[in-house]
Amino acid sequence: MNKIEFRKKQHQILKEFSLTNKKTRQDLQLTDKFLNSASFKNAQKIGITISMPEEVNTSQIILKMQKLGKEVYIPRCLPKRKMEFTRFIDSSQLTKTKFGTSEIWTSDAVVDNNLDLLVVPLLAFDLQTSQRLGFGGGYYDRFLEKFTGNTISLLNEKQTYSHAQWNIEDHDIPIREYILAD
Ligand SMILES: Nc1nc2c(c(=O)[nH]1)N(C=O)[C@@H](CNc1ccc(C(=O)N[C@@H](CCC(=O)O)C(=O)O)cc1)CN2
Ligand SMILES: Nc1ncnc2c1ncn2[C@@H]1O[C@H](COP(=O)(O)OP(=O)(O)OP(=O)(O)O)[C@@H](O)[C@H]1O
Repeated sequence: MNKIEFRKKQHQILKEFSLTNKKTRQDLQLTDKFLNSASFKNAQKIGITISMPEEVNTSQIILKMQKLGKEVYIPRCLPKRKMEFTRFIDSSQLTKTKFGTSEIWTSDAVVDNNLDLLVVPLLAFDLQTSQRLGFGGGYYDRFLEKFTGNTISLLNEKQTYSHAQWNIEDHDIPIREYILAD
């Protein structure tokens, strides 16, 4: 299947899954596993997204990271499908984009792309190649071209595929680590 077709189908699957208790259980489990991972413990500056309902819920992860004294950064989209990371302190900084994501555009926003670890969002993930399918902006593919830190994705059961059912392209960059929900 081509990416656009598969993305549409997958989006619907995740929307339905987001209404289930199983999704909530897996969010909690992924939160727990991530916070206990060596990759998290070894990182000080961490990039992560403010999740949308159909994505793995990142709210507890973010709160816990801050309690543990880690620096949290979230992405904001720039022209030409570029993306940069801004320091996240609390939700009063956030503005909603037309796409439904939350970004920081306050005048005192601190930009830093030199992060130790990126938690990379996705619609679907192929376990065989560690390739991800994103929302289709190509923002992470472009960012990861130059990124030298570690990358990790958190996967619930609906996002996990043993073989990619979409076509992988030359610009797609594999994610270094992943965490699975049981
Ligand atoms: N929670 C979360 N935040 C995230 C991402 C994500 O996957 N999840 N992103 C992961 O990449 C970036 C945003 N990704 C985007 C991907 C596609 C489009 C997009 O297709 N925009 C259309 C307009 C959409 C509309 O008007 O409704 C466009 O630009 O044509 C926008 C943002 C950064 N923030
Ligand atoms: N490194 C790149 N250089 C130039 N164009 C790119 C690059 N990466 C992706 N693109 C283009 O951006 C568009 C979206 O790419 P793709 O479908 O791979 O997005 P995605 O990985 O699902 O989204 P995202 O990374 O934002 O979550 C495509 O038209 C693709 O050709």
